[in-house]
Amino acid sequence: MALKGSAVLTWGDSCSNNPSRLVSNRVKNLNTANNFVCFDWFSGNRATKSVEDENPAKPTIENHVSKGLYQDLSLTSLPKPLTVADLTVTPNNDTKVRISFKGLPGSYSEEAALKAYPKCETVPCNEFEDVFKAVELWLADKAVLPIENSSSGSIHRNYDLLLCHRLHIMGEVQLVSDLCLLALPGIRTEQLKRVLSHPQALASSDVFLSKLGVAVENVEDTAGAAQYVASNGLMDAGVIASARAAEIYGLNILANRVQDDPGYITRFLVLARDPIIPRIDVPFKTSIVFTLDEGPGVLFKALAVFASREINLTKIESRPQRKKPLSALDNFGNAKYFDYLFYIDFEASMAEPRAQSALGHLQEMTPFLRVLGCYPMETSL
Ligand SMILES: O=C(O)C(=O)C[C@]1(C(=O)O)C=C[C@@H](O)C=C1
Repeated sequence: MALKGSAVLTWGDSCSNNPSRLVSNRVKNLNTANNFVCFDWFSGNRATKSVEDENPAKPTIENHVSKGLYQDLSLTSLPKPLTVADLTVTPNNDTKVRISFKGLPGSYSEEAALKAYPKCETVPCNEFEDVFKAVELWLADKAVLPIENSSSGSIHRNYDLLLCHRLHIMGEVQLVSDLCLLALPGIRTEQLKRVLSHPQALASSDVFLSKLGVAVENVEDTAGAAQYVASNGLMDAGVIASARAAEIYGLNILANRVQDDPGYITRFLVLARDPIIPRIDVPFKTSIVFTLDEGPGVLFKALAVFASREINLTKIESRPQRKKPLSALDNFGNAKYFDYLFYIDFEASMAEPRAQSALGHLQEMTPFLRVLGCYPMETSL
């Protein structure tokens, strides 16, 4: 099923970021010898079973032939053997995939999906939770999710959701969001009394909006603000949104590139049900999440596993463990410490021995470790 236009997917929201809820989601059918170490980590589960245990009925050529799959085939129509390149779907691949995103058509998240997959069919969703569920329920093939931006940093809600869902990061997209001031046709800037948009877009054009001297109103997404102003014929209201939103909702662009920082960038993750096979022929990044026991220098020691192998970290984020917020009670039952989850992105592929040994070393000191994804780095804007 695919949703078009302003139909938006929605489900009830329920989630906790407790790692103990995670169920093993070991990758199946990727049983080549050099993949194992890393793929066991995708589950975040310490108990390890062999891949063969999970794959009792492996497809074999004999099975296919006995089912007649290879009968009556001329040489030219024989299927080509799969290669790593076939299994690794990278952004910029033009296949018609369905991509879920939060917001209405014309939002920056949709623009990010179209940047990664120019011919994709986009699936608008109401909430971030729905963006994940659309992929989990096979309504979409992949999801695009904003994770951080250059003006206010991490989008914390999405870090939490990455952990309580079991999708894998398979790519990243960096988008320079050019923010525009839009209004109904015929309306001039001086007539505006208020401007509606996503809180992040409003915050990122603070200098411009302060000069205008208008009130600001938060809306769920930039394109939603454009649709609201257009469909209600609001003559006193402007919108901060994309040029594409202006076109879709019939608004005029009163000012272009109104963001305070001309190089304002949002980084999005591309998520899928299965991980991609890590490679070494292009630069790869790996994202992980782990917990640490309490003690002096534990984070220092955890980070040293990367430093000692010359692995560059590009991001570190900590989030409270909501289901287990406090640890180390003293004799009077007073909690002494907050418990945290640490999210790290590092510049190495899980196909590299140095990344595998770093994670092996880290695993020795962590009660919980999960690989969220290993994916090609976006190297251009
Ligand atoms: O509202 C949108 O258009 C979005 O795609 C969301 C979002 C965000 O979550 O930060 C993405 C980029 C823009 O800078 C503003 C908002």
